Amino acid sequence: MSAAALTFLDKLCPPEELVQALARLPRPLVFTNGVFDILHRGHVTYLAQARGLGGSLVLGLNSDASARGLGKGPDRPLNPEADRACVLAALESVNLVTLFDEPTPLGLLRRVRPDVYVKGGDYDIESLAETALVRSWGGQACAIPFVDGYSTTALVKRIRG
Ligand SMILES: Nc1ncnc2c1ncn2[C@@H]1O[C@H](COP(=O)(O)OP(=O)(O)OP(=O)(O)O)[C@@H](O)[C@H]1O
Ligand SMILES: O=P(O)(O)O[C@@H]1O[C@H]([C@H](O)CO)[C@@H](O)[C@H](O)[C@@H]1O
Repeated sequence: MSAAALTFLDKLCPPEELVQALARLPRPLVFTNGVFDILHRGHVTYLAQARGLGGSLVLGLNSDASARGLGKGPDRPLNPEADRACVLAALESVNLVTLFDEPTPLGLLRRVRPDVYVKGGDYDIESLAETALVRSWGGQACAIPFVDGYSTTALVKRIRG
């Protein structure tokens, strides 16, 4: 396989390269975060719409340790962080993927300082600490409509019968 076919790997951003990588991205900068354990139609619809709200989309991905603390189940995440990051980086809608290791993305959000913070309609955007934070520097928070019938947990349940 030619190296050109693997350019999506360039979207994986280690924390120490974040500042330089962000400076190269077209504004407005949109940011979202999540686990994205098994990618489904709800996710890709959501990410495409998020990308449409600005010039580039930065995705903060929960590390495996961080995801394990979210109570999604004892064997979650099923896909390890490196694999989840690669699948997301291969999407046209996503410009940059960076991991965070804390229970919430607030620390990462402070470093990125996006123009727009996005979360899916399964969250009450007004009550999120992320919303208050992004508004503190004049950014906006935006909820993307939930696509009914798509969730990783439901998919795992169906597969396991
Ligand atoms: N069906 C959906 N429609 C729109 N957005 C979604 C949908 N499912 C998840 N999202 C959004 O995608 C992001 C990642 O969500 P998450 O990884 O929790 O997906 P999930 O399918 O709900 O997983 P799980 O069932 O493991 O909680 C979140 O910001 C969430 O709001
Ligand atoms: O994939 P999820 O479970 O939607 O992602 C979580 O979102 C939380 C959200 O930002 C609420 O504040 C976040 O705190 C958590 O770390 C996951 O990213």
